[in-house]
Parts: sequence; C-alpha cells; structure tokens
Amino acid sequence: MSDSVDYFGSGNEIFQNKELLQVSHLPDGDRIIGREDELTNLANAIKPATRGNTPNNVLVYGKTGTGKSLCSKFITNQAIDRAANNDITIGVAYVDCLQDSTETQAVQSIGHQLNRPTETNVSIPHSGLSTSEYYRRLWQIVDHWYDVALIILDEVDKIEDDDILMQLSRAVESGKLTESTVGVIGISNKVRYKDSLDERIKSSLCEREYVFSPYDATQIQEILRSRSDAFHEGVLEEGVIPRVSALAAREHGDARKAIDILRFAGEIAEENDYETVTEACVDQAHEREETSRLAELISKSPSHAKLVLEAMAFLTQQKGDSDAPVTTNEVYDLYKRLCERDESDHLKLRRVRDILSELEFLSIIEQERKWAGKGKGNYMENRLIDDPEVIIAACNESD
Ligand SMILES: Nc1ncnc2c1ncn2[C@@H]1O[C@H](COP(=O)(O)OP(=O)(O)OP(=O)(O)O)[C@@H](O)[C@H]1O
Repeated sequence: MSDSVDYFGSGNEIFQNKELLQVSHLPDGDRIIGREDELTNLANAIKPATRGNTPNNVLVYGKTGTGKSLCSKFITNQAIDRAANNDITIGVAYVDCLQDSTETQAVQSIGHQLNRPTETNVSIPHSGLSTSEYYRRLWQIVDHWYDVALIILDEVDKIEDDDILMQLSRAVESGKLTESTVGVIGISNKVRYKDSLDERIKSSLCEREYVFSPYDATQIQEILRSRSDAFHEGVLEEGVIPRVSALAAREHGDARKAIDILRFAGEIAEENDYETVTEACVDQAHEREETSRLAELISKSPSHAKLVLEAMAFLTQQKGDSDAPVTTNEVYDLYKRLCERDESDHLKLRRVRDILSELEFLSIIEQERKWAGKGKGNYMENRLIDDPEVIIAACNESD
C-alpha cells in the first residue's frame, strides 16, 4: 500500500439517522414537544370530520418554525385513522401556497393529491384545463370517494386569489358537494392576515383561530434532544444542544432554525473528519444556516427581486459599512444597470418599491421612512439585515 492521501478521511461516523433532522420529517406524536394544547384545540375543531360531519374551518397563526405545519399534518393524519374506525373516509391534501400560489395551481394540487386515478377514472393533468374544470373534477372525486376532505393551505396569505378560499369553505353551502363535506385549515405567519380578507371569506374561513407562540430555549433543547438519535452515541459534545438552542431562542424560538443548525453542525464535523460535533461546529453552522435560509428565500423570489437585492448588497458594500442605509432611488439606479447587464427589461420604480416592501416582510431588509425637509417630502431608507457578502453569496447559491 502506498502512503497516498485518503480523500475519504478516516471514516468517522457522525450521523446514524440523518433523516430525523430533515425539515420534511414528520416526528411521531410523542416527539412533538410542548404543543399539547394546540393539538387538542386542532383536534376539537376537526373532530366532527371523524364522524363524517362538517368540521370547523380553522386559521392557525404564528411565527416561522413554531410547529404550525407539523401539528396540522399530524392531527389530520390522526383524524384519518380515527375516522376509519367509524367507517368514514377522510382525504387530506396539503398545499404549499408559496409554491402553488395561483387558484388553478392550488386546486390542481388538491385534486392531484386526493385522486386515485386507477379507481376514480378521473385524470388531473398538470396543465391544460380551465380553473372551473379543475374544480369540477375535484368535487367529483371528493363527492364520490370521500366522506370528508381536509385541506391544509400552508402560507395561505401567499395565495394570489382569495376566490379559492370562498370556493373551498363554502363548497357544501353552494351545492358543489352533495354527498361529502370539506374542512379547511389555513396557516399563516402574518398575524394581520385576517384583516385583509373579504368579510364573507373571513366569516367562513375563520370559524376557529389559534395562535402558536414561539418556543423558549428549554423547549427548543427538548425538541433537539428528542432527535439526538440522529447522531451516533457520544458524538454530540455536551455544550452543543444548549448552544444551538440559545442561538435559535435568540431569534424568536424557531424550531426549524434550531434543527437546521444542528444538522449543519453535524455535516461540518463530518466534512472535517472530526470524531465529535463541537460548539465551534455550531458557530460555523449558524453562519451556514443564515446563507442557506436566505438562498432558499431568494430562490423562491422572482428574478427581479434578486436583482433588487443584489443592487442593495453592492451599494452597501461600496459604502464600506454593512449597516449603511441606501435610498430607494439609489437601489433603483443600480438595479436598472444590473438589468442591462442581464439584457432584461427593467420594472417601473413603483414595482421596485413593492419588491422592497416584500423583502422587508421576509425580514431580509429593514425600511425606515425619512423626512427630506420642507417641500421635498419623504424618502425611504433601506438597510440589509445580513452582511452584503452573505446576501451576494446567497444570491449566487440560489442560482
Ligand atoms: N413541537 C415540536 N416538536 C418537535 N419538532 C418540532 C416541533 N415544532 C416544530 N418542529 C420541527 O421544526 C420544523 C419546523 O416546524 P413547522 O414547519 O411545523 O413550523 P411552522 O410553524 O409551520 O413554520 P413555517 O411557517 O415556517 O412553515 C419541522 O421540522 C418540525 O418537525
């Protein structure tokens, strides 16, 4: 054997079941920490469905990573089992409204999830039908094959057309369904979402409302500990979970962030061929999580939002101070030059203003209205929350 470098490292094994740390992983009921009241409330709201009756429509609010999606998925799965004992068939469809943001996409997705084409003989093509035809097929499937359809609309505030909320929450009243019934669980991070709804939609969609509060550091520790068998025994150093929890609790008790940081810390230990995951790995993981979270947010934003953000990051870099404010006009000028670079048409100033307020809503930037002086009116100052280098890296990663 030669003494050549072994690029596979010494084979220290960090993870034994990394799947437990994926955001998509749905933990068992006994691994859902500190959400007993919320689960009981949700169960009570949809309980009628387990007997084949119309459940209450529910709106669930709370900041990101507070377990809204997890609890909604968990309780609807449990409802399916409970209903089966009563000979009732419940179908559950989950729509991520950020991804399926138009009415047609959302109805198509619901139809697709509830359809069992070999039994129903109904096809739900990915495109090519009118919205009303997608609805017609959906009601046909529900009426024929289910007693109750439970529809989870995650990030419901991202849906472009409220009409779907009306259609779903009033399907029975309006006679679209004759044999079956429907319940909707809407989930939102925006506490004021309800205020933006039409009165009629509000009264049918918001029969019950629940707010999920952020986790404290102790609950986050418990959530992480209940998943520590993702790692081989003895691999996690003692201070790791408290450190991750403290970081996540500092930023509004986001369990998703905590789980991501822990997974990244394990990956960093693995990449460096360490025998254990250390607190230093956590600090590096925290930075990696920031870039990756931003990259995910940015990759879901339209291409012009990326250009606006890139323009802001370049301007901030030029000013040599990562906290320096930039005015909307400065951003707009550089954004137009970036559009020229990419040979694309630029948007009007009004749209760029909208994009900046969307970026503020996503907590990527902060905005402050300033008074320019008599006769000059107001102007807007924009500041990046993260360092410009992190934003530029995230823009590149999202490509
Ligand atoms: N109480 C909990 N016990 C165990 N794991 C949890 C708990 N709450 C959240 N998690 C985990 O944290 C991650 C984020 O949770 P979830 O997606 O449900 O949050 P959310 O409130 O819906 O956030 P968002 O609004 O960003 O979608 C998931 O991986 C979930 O499994």
